[in-house]
Amino acid sequence: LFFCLYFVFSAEAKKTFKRDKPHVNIGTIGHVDHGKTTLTAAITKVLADAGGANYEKYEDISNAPEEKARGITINASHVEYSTANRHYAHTDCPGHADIIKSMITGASQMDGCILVVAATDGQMPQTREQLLMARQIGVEHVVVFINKADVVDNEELLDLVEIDIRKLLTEIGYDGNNTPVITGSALCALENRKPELGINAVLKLLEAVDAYVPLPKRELDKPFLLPIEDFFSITGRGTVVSGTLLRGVIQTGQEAELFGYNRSFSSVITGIEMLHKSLDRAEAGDNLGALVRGLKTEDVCRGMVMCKPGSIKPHQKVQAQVYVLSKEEGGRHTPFFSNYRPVMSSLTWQINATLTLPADKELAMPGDYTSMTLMLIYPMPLEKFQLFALREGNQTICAGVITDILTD
Ligand SMILES: Nc1nc2c(ncn2[C@@H]2O[C@H](COP(=O)(O)OP(=O)(O)OP(=O)(O)O)[C@@H](O)[C@H]2O)c(=O)[nH]1
Ligand SMILES: [Mg+2]
Repeated sequence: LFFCLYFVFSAEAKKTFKRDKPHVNIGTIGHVDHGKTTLTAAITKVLADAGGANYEKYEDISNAPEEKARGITINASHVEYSTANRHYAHTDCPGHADIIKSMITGASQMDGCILVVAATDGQMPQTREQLLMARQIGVEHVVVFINKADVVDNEELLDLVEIDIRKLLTEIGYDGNNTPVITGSALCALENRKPELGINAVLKLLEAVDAYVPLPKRELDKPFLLPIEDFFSITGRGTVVSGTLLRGVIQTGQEAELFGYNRSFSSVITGIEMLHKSLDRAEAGDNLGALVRGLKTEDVCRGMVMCKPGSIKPHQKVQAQVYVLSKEEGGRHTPFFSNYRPVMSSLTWQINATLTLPADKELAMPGDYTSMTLMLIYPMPLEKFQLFALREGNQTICAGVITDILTD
C-alpha cells in the first residue's frame, strides 16, 4: 500500500495530467518478442493524444531500469496513463525471467493483466507458463491482445489463434468464453498506420480493460491483520502488542484473535496507541500498539498475528512457487534438493520448514523458479497469495508466494 501511494504521489509530482480517478495496477505479460513493450508504448501514444498520458517511447520502456524486490534483481519499466474513468500504473518487464520474478516477488502487484499473443506464433510455452503464474498469484482478470495482425492476412488463422487462447484460458481456470480478446497491431498504432488494426484496436483494448478488470478492493475494506513485531506489559493495564497494521481497520472494543506457534487466544482490543497518543481507531499502514484484554506477556511472542477472528488461519502444509536467488543476488552457489530444511519467514514470523520439489525436478539451481511443497514444524498464519522468503543463516535463498493451502 505504501509503495502504491508513494508511486502515485511521486508520479503526481512529476507529471501534469489529472489523476483524480480510481487507481488500478496492470501489466503486460506474454512470450518473448510478442510485442509487450511495443503495445505499452502504443497505449501511451494513443492516450497522449487524448491528454491521458505522456507518450513513452519504445526505447525508454525497453531500456528497463534494474530494481530490487525482496533482494531480487528485476528489470521493469513503469508507465502510467489515464482513461476516461481510471488511472493506471502499468508494468512492463522484458523477457520471461523478469516477468516471472516480478510476479513471484509481488513487485508488479497486478490487479489485472494484458496477455499479448503474436498472431504469427499463437500461444507459446511462455504464454502458458506466465498465464498459469498469473492465476497462481491471484490475478483474476486477463484481457488478451492478439498482436501483429498486420502481418497475418488470413482471417481464419486469426480466429484459430483466438479459439486456442480461449481454450488455454479456460484450462488454466479463467473464464475463457467471456475474456475480452482484441486483435490488432501495436506497431501500426505506434507508427500511425492501418487505424483499424492500430489506434482503434488499442482503444478497444483499453475499453475492455476498463470494463473487465474490476477496481481492486481497498486494503482498508479487508479484515484487519496485525503481524506482531513486539509486545510489552503496562503495569496495572495489561499486555500491549505492537506492529504495523497490514490491512483493515481496528477499533477499541473490537474482538480479536491472536495465534501462531501452536498458541491461540481470543481477546478484545481495549486500547490503541500510536505515537504516544491514545486513539479509538487505526488503519492499514499505521504503526501501533494495541492493549489486549486478558493476555499475559508470556502468552504472546513476535511472529504471532492479531486478526479479525477467523479471517486468516494457521496451516502447516502449503504449495508454493518460488524463485531461487542467484549467486549474484546473494543466494546460494549450489543447488538444493528435496528434504532441504531452510527457515521460512513471512509477515513477522520465522520457522523451520521442510521442502519437497515436484517429482520431475531433482534439484533447484540458483536462478531457477519452481513449485514446491513446504511442511512447517508448526501451523502458522498462512493464506493463498502470501509472500515469504526461505533463509539459511542470514542469507535469503528463495522468495516465494503461496499458491495453495494443503492442510488445515
Ligand atoms: N509486424 C509487427 N511487428 C510488431 C508488432 N508489435 C511488435 N512488433 C515487433 O516485434 C518485435 C518485438 O516487439 P517487443 O515489443 O519488443 O516485444 P516484447 O514482447 O516486449 O519482447 P521482450 O520484452 O523481449 O519479451 C519488435 O521488432 C517489434 O517491432 C506488430 O503489431 N506488428
Ligand atoms: Mg519488451
